[in-house]
Amino acid sequence: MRIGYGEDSHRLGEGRPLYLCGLEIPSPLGALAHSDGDAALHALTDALLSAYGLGDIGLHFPDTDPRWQGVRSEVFLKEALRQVEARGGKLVQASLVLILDRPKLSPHREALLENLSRLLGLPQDRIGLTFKTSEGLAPEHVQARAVVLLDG
Ligand SMILES: Nc1ccn([C@@H]2O[C@H](COP(=O)(O)O)[C@@H](O)[C@H]2O)c(=O)n1
Ligand SMILES: C[C@@]1(CO)OP(=O)(O)OP(=O)(O)OC[C@H]1O
Repeated sequence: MRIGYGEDSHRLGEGRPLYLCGLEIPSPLGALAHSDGDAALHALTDALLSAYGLGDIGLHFPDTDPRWQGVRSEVFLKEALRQVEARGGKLVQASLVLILDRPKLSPHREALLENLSRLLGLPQDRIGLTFKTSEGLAPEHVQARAVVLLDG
């Protein structure tokens, strides 16, 4: 068995979409980033890479590379899953905490879980999805924390 941990934060700004777990969430503010800024998928990508000591998302997908400008972050997650599986790893569980003061994410819980299940290839009861506010500590940011458990 292997475990991995990842996290990510992005500042929020106007004129940007808010992508989380591969879905666009209606919001007046979105993530400022080189890619689509999906902090949830970035944290999961780093968690998978960390389980096999493969560095981090920036090592594999530099934010100076024009290829990743505006890219949907499931591209990064799928590559991390491919690299883990190429080493005999099989994802068996994932837990994700999303930290965001606004908007409320609970209304989107079902859709977010369904998309995570599709992207990770896990049943929904193997995916923890928790929403928190920062209690005002980071009102202008979206943050994510991810833990993954793998066989192999
Ligand atoms: N963006 C968010 C943040 C939180 N929630 C829900 O609110 C509950 C309380 O959050 P605290 O950070 O104040 O403990 C949390 O358990 C979530 O159910 C949300 O829906 N969207
Ligand atoms: C994803 C990459 C590449 O576009 O850049 P950003 O979208 O800015 O996001 P970040 O969380 O800083 O991760 C680094 C890079 O891999």
